[in-house]
Amino acid sequence: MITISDVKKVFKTKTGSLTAVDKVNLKIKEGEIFGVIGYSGAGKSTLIRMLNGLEQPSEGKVDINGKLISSIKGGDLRKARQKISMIFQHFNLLWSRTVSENISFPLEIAGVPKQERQKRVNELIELVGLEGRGDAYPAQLSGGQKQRVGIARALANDPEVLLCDEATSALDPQTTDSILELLVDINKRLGLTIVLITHEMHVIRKICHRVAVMEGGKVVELGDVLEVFKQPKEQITKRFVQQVTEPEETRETIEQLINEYQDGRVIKLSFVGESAEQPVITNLIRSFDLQVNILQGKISQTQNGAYGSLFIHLHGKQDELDRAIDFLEAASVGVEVITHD
Ligand SMILES: Nc1ncnc2c1ncn2[C@@H]1O[C@H](COP(=O)(O)OP(=O)(O)OP(=O)(O)O)[C@@H](O)[C@H]1O
Repeated sequence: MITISDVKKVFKTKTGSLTAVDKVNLKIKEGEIFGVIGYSGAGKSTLIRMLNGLEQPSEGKVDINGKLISSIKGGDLRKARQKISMIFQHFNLLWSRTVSENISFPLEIAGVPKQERQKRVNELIELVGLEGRGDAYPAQLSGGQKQRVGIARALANDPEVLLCDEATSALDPQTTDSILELLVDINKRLGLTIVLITHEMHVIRKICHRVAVMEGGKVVELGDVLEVFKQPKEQITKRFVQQVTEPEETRETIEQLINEYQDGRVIKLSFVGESAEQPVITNLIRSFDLQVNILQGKISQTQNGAYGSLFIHLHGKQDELDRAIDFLEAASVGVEVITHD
């Protein structure tokens, strides 16, 4: 669907040249929600802008559905862009136009007759959950509603690809979740390929199937979201994964647990995919003569399955403890002994 081959982007600056994107190769599949994560300056915006021809690569090729976006120009590029839509962090709405008029705008540009436009606008308003707000102006809407207008407008011309540039970064956590759910819904209903860039691992966890991690213009890690959560390889990826799996307070809690539970063992269990859905704790309690205390836990869903961590305290005889740990390891659960008496 999307093939990015050896793409490099060099900007000329006053102080010399700056490589914003450095030899990136990616293949994005049809119907996939693909996330690109990186800190500020990693090259994410530049990369996504090359997917809709807003920026031309200095080297390499971008192919979307057989069209070489990296080299077409003028009318051909404008036509191709109708099939590659984008939503933005700050919505980029036309403030003097109503919701309906904003959504209608790309249809007007594409020359769609008025009656057809009206019908399509009504469908889109319903699709994004903005019924009854068609005559409102953007200034009268909440952030989440503004982004819903952005999404409806982006979908007006039945695109093949939706690019999302930090689409939820200006929204509060609850609104972020509702917009992310809308994107998943659209992806499923319309089979739309979605490419998003973000600096928040929460966004990747919640909706992406695969993720590329960018640093210094390069893709340093790439994989299925669940795999990356299970086994992040690069230091930067580990930091992103910790954003969602190990909040600040967890570290403090662990330190407290180590002080509190001097006897027995405190164990961190990591569950990924199928193991997160097995009754591991029930089996542990039934099979061993141990006291099992659940201390703290968090299980989260990704698009490809569940993952999470659970801290437990086991108390009992040494050999029973050893056998229990062997049992947990055999149950394909990640086991880390935090304290040992
Ligand atoms: N038009 C430009 N001219 C010169 N340098 C640029 C230009 N656009 C981006 N850069 C530089 O390229 C590098 C990558 O920027 P880019 O905006 O792609 O990163 P990013 O990961 O999207 O970060 P952010 O989230 O802060 O936008 C940065 O060092 C940036 O200053």
